[in-house]
Amino acid sequence: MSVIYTRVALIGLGLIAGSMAHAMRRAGLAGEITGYARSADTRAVAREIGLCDRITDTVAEAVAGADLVVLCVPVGAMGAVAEEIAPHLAPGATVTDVGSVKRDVITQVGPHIPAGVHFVPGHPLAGTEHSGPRSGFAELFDNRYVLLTPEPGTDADAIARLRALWEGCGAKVEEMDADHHDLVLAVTSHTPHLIAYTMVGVADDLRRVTDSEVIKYSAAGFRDFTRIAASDPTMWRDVFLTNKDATLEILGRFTEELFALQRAIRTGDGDHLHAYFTRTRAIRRGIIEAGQDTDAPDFGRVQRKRETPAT
Ligand SMILES: NC(=O)C1=CN([C@@H]2O[C@H](COP(=O)(O)OP(=O)(O)OC[C@H]3O[C@@H](n4cnc5c(N)ncnc54)[C@H](O)[C@@H]3O)[C@@H](O)[C@H]2O)C=CC1
Ligand SMILES: O=C(O)C(=O)Cc1ccc(O)cc1
Repeated sequence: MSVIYTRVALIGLGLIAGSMAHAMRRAGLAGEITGYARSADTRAVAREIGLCDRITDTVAEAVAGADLVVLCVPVGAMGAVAEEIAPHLAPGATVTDVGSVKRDVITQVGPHIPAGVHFVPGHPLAGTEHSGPRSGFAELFDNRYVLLTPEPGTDADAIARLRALWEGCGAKVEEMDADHHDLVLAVTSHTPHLIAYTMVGVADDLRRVTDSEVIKYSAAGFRDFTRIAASDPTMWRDVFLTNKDATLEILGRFTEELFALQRAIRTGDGDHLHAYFTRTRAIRRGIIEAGQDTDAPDFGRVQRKRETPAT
């Protein structure tokens, strides 16, 4: 594959930036990759493992001359980082991000983008519970979706170029309206994460009663919850604070259904339970039969062994 951007600047050097660096190198998509992280420790690790061609001590040096700048920080930090880089952006450059929430990022970042610079928000639907500069790997985006959520009127060439970069990283790219993205992700990712956090919290309370049995005898479902609940607390705090409306909407529906199931159990309404579980089973089977589960996340297969605390 050929070079798509002469210089790509990665801001925030964690799982996603690291994986992008590896994937871009695998396919030779960037002439040079520069990187900046706020913490000196993270920059030191990134230098030690050769994550980028150049790790800079200031954000200004990282973005100078870059034709693509990728914001890879927690969603709540996007606006402040955009403000910091704005004076140093090259004319004609594209700024993108990888945040898990899109409308809030557009609201935070958009006003800081200078005239002549393109802003194309993005979100790779791929990740793990690991974080930090050592956690990235080249295969993370293989056969996974990346959703781009540009506002109407965004430069078509800038979008096409970013699309080509993600495809070169192994991903399938689709465009979507930012609000729709946030609602879809509230259903498929954000609320499920909250449920996992809650379930692990409940089990932790119970553990005080049953000693270590909860963990010792946990079957696959609960183990998956514990993996998800090990995800970065800063990242997920920001997701819920910035995708508030959509998450509350889905949580409201979730609790209504949960109460209905609770009532069915209490009243011994087996027909309700059976009908409900029959419906959900048909949904899963429909997904498999439609061949839509080929990229189902199986993070266990590709999990990284090295883990560093988020910085
Ligand atoms: N972890 C995952 O599974 C996925 C994460 N994302 C999104 O990607 C973004 C980055 O996530 P990860 O790479 O997982 O995080 P990470 O925790 O591995 O890395 C985040 C990086 O941002 C830096 N950082 C944190 N706060 C900062 C601030 N205020 N200013 C400047 N730098 C700051 C950290 O030092 C670190 O280098 C987030 O917006 C997240 O929502 C998207 C898809 C999947
Ligand atoms: O680890 C998991 O189960 C994930 O769900 C990964 C993930 C986390 C956040 C995203 O915005 C996208 C993907």
